[in-house]
Amino acid sequence: MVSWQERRKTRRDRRSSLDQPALPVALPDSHARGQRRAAAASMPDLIALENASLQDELRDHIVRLQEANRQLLTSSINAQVLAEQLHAAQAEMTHLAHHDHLTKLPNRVQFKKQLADRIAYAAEHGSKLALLFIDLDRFKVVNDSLGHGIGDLLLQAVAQRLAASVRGSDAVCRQGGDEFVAMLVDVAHAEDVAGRAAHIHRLLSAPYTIAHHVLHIGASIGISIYPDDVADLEALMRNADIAMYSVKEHGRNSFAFFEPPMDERAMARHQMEVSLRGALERGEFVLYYQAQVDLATCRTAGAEALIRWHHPSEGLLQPKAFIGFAEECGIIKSIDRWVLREACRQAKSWQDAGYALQSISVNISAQEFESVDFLQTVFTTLNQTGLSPHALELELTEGTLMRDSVSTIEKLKALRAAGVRIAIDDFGTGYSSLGYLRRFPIDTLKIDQTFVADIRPGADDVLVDTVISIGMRLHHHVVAEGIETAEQLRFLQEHACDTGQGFHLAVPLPASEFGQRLALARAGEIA
Ligand SMILES: Nc1nc2c(ncn2[C@@H]2O[C@H](COP(=O)(O)OP(=O)(O)OP(=O)(O)O)[C@@H](O)[C@H]2O)c(=O)[nH]1
Repeated sequence: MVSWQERRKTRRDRRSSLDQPALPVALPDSHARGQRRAAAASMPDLIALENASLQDELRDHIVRLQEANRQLLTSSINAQVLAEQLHAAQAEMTHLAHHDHLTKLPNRVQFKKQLADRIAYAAEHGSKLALLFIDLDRFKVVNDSLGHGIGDLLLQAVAQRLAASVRGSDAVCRQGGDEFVAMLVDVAHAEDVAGRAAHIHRLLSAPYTIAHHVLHIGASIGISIYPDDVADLEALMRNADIAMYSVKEHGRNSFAFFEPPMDERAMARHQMEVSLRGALERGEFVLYYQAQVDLATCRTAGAEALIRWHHPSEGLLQPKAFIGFAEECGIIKSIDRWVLREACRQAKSWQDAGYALQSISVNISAQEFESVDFLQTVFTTLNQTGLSPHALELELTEGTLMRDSVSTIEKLKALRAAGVRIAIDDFGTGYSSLGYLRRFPIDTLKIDQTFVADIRPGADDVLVDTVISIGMRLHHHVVAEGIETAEQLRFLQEHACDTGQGFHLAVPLPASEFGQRLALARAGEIA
């Protein structure tokens, strides 16, 4: 009788003599099955059993190899699918990197490459090309009045028309925002370009029908020609841009070729922008204060803060010399914030000194009013300066109020809930829709000085009278601006206008002099 251990050894020896490779995995069930059979058999039987056992193992092994092979096959198919997806994603990314996502036109990166190639070609073959900078006119109005979605659709429609308006070898791109660029190659001379620019302009300016809205939008086009104007790509682009700005300055909705004097004006504008940006940091702005006089008592009730710029070379500049420009180049928001802070700080210090100053009025630009953090700016300023919200009046123009009536009403409500007063500045010169007087929560109407100027012998002063009556009926406080004569003052007093402002009552004064005026008023030496 062969013991179990011997049988096991025999089998192990035979396996090693057959030089069987060891399985890399745990022995399968078939191995155990073989052992069980072997435990109950004689030698020949044992060999037969052993063979059967090996066959079992071999079969199991083959099954596992087949499975591994199948998995390998599947994963190589997956790898192929993955490789294809990767390739598609790379192609998509390359496309995105060179095209504008909204209009699908080439973007500025791609366009610059094309332009560089075409300039090189033109230089080699002695040909000309024209670059057109195209900016839509008052596009913001579309966004503001009909929403960003309609604005996007309009940009797409413009892109389609522009792409369709040029020849196959020309190129167009979206620079960004509402600005597009077109490159016209192999142009013969300026007249040729003018004809094609006029054609593009006509196409772009024709009405668009978008989501049931018929939209009319103009385009301002600036043109520069290579090599007539310049000898390199950057200068070509810059000149076309300068020419486009010149069209904007001269009323928009047209096209113009670059001319050297435009460059001088652009340089002057650039210089002005640099000076204006630095003015805030260098502390060149100052506030003047103009008294707002209670017309019943002739006492100073409040003051309007008016900005001036101590220009290093041009002296003291009035707001009209720089505010429009500050709006154009986006500096107005920083200026407004400085004015608000300085005026609140100054008013608080006068109140702390015991002067009878009920309120300080501050002008707020449309851009600042529309800022998402405008309310935060006002409340933080009041908090930090310690001025009571009831002592602050914000002056907004009719145009500002009309830009986005829904969010305007929300902001006005929040300000008034905190105690801040709201005045409509230059009343009567803007939209003059009486409907908004009911809709917008406001406190004060400031009658524009052009109406006050009509209070003179022989002139029609019915408008001032009407505005005062409207204000009274709607329970608004009425302030007349620009009072310059005793007669105007008398008229306004007789018609029960609440408050007056103007040279006849008080000129705008620097803070120190206005403080003296308040001190005299407190001492009873002036009203
Ligand atoms: N709908 C939409 N608006 C955009 C997009 N990109 C920029 N804008 C808006 O386009 C407007 C561009 O305004 P500007 O060109 O500065 O001004 P404008 O109203 O066209 O006036 P002018 O150019 O001075 O005639 C801004 O209000 C941007 O917010 C966009 O992708 N979609």
